[in-house]
Parts: sequence; structure tokens; C-alpha cells
Amino acid sequence: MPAAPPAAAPPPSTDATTTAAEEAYLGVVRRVLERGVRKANRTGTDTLSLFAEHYSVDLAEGYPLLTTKKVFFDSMLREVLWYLSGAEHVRELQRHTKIWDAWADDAGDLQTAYGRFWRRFPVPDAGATVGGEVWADAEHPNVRRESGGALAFDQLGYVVDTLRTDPMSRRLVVSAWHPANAAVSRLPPCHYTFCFNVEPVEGGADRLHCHLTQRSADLALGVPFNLACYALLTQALAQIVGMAPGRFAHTLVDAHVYVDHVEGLEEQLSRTPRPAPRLSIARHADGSPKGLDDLAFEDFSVEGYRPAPAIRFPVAV
Ligand SMILES: Nc1nc(=O)c2c([nH]1)NC[C@@H]1CN(c3ccc(C(=O)N[C@@H](CCC(=O)O)C(=O)O)cc3)CN21
Ligand SMILES: O=c1ccn([C@H]2C[C@H](O)[C@@H](COP(=O)(O)O)O2)c(=O)[nH]1
Repeated sequence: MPAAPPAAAPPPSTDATTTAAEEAYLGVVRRVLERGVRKANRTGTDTLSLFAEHYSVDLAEGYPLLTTKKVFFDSMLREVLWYLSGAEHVRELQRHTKIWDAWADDAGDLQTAYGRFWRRFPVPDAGATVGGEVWADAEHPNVRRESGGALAFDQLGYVVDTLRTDPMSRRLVVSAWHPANAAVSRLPPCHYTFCFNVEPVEGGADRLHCHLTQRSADLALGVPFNLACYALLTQALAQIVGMAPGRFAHTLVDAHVYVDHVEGLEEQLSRTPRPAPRLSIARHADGSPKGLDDLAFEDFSVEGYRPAPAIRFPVAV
């Protein structure tokens, strides 16, 4: 038999599987740069925009923290923990990152805060409901009476409880959109509703999928954080309820690039994605998962993150 041919050259360091998520994001950026329509908006900096872009990533293949630029994981994680805290102000958050300061008032209060609606969505007073409607009351396990006396609903707590008791439910929805707040707020929620969905897996852990709808998406600055945030949240919820992270699907209604971000994104597109890192989330000492309210900054660690250098993008306020 002739000698075997020399082994083929090793594959390039990028592996098609572990860069798929980043390619999906970069695909949206490329489409917007190529076909986006120039639009004026309230910030005074025009955008190139496309309507209803969509991508999805498989969280089983790694944690989608972009590698074609350094994404500031610590700031993003502080932001997620701030959402989970249910706070309506940035007074804790701003000790760690300034990313929300431009939208807060002098006291650090925000006109709209994601956490407030995720964990403490206002429930109408008994006197403010109409006949026939049904509302969870103070007896409901996900309703709490706030110190001022008002009732508030914990949407994330409801999702976790329902994933345990009725995992095939198609009602695993969290909404950050309160119309009467959004109509007058300086900055209503951009990523305003998300929905979980479970895929049963025979002989293995069920997969927890998440779909996010974002009304307005700043591709250079906001979306890399939003992607990392919801991927982390989905993995955390999966761990809490004993499932495996599934897919994260993201619909961007107005997907845009600010014109002063074009150059930085072109630089980013010229870089080759590297394999996605892995995210691990600590458990209690006895191996049980930490719950929504036990998770702390130190419980999250990213392994194998070797990004290209950061790219500075100005924030349109
Ligand atoms: N125009 C605009 N784009 C956004 O993405 C955005 C808003 N406004 N308003 C509300 C929040 C605030 N968000 C922000 C604000 C700033 C950064 C930012 O400056 N990021 C830098 C540095 C991060 C750091 O130093 O930790 C980055 O390179 O990602 C990111 C997200 C996302 N949102
Ligand atoms: O998480 C976020 C928060 C904000 N954005 C972007 C999207 C827009 O560029 C601005 C918000 O401006 P609007 O005029 O209210 O649409 O912030 C984001 O991408 N992700």
C-alpha cells in the first residue's frame, strides 16, 4: 500500500461550530451596512436602519460573548444583576459602571428601569379593575405588597415557578413595556419583551429557549450587551430549573447602525471571529443551583475568552 498522504494542515483556529453565533451577529451588521436606509432620529445622529432583522444562536455551542472586539463582560454582568435586583434607580449600579448614568436624574432615579418591571410590575388596585377581569392578588405566590402598599408582580419569579410546575407552558412571557410609562418616559425599554419555550429531549435534559423582541437596536453598542445578557439569563434560568440552555433568538424591529459607528464596525467586520468562550455559573456547596436572588457577581466566570481589542463607539444620547 502506498504511504498515507501527509496529514492535512490543521484547521484554522476558528471552528465553524463555535463561531456560528458571532457570524450570525456579524451577518446582521453586514446587511445593515450594505442595505440600511438612512434615517433621522431624536438623537441627532442619523442611522442606517433595516426593519425586522432576526438571528438566532445555539447556547449549547458556547457563550456568545463577541470576540471580534472586547465586550466588557463585567459591566454587562453588573447590568444583568441590576435588572435581577428589581431596582428602579442606578445608585448601586453606578458604583460599578457608568453605562446607565446618562439616562438617570441627579438622584440616580430612572423614568423606566427594566428590573422594576421584570420583578415588580405594578398590579392595579382592586378599585381600578373592571368587571369580569381577573388579577393576581396579594395571596398569589408571585405578588408582593411593596412598602408603600401597592401590589407588584414578579414576572421572572413566575417564569421560574412555571418552568418547574408546567414546563410546556406557552405563556412564559416577561414584559418590560408598560404603555402608560412608555408613552411619557425619556427612554422606554428597547428590549421590551421576552418569552421562554421548552423543547423536551428524550433521555436528556430539556432545552430552554429564549426569544427576545427589541423595538430599537443599536448594533454596535447595545446589541453585543443585549445578546450576552439574555444568553446569560437563559443559562442561569436553565441551571435553576435543571434544564440545558437551548437557543437564543433575537428579533430587532429597527436594527440600526449610527453613522459615526460605521468605521468601527467595518474594522470589526475585517476581523476573524475566534471560538466562543464558555460561561459557568456557581452552585451552592451542596450542588443545588443558586436561585434568582442568590446569584452574585462572583458566581459567574467566563473561560476561554480571547477577544480582539476593544473598539470605542460614541453613545448617542
Ligand atoms: N444609543 C444608545 N445605545 C445603547 O446601546 C443604549 C442606549 N442608547 N441607552 C440605554 C442603554 C445604555 N446602554 C449602553 C450604554 C453604554 C455602553 C458603552 O459605553 N459600552 C462600551 C464601554 C463599556 C464599559 O466601559 O464598560 C463598550 O465598548 O461596550 C453600552 C451600553 C445600552 N443602551
Ligand atoms: O439595551 C439597549 C438599550 C438601548 N439601545 C439603543 C437603541 C437605540 O439606539 C437607543 C434608544 O433610542 P430610542 O429612540 O428610544 O429608540 O438605544 C439598545 O440597542 N439596547
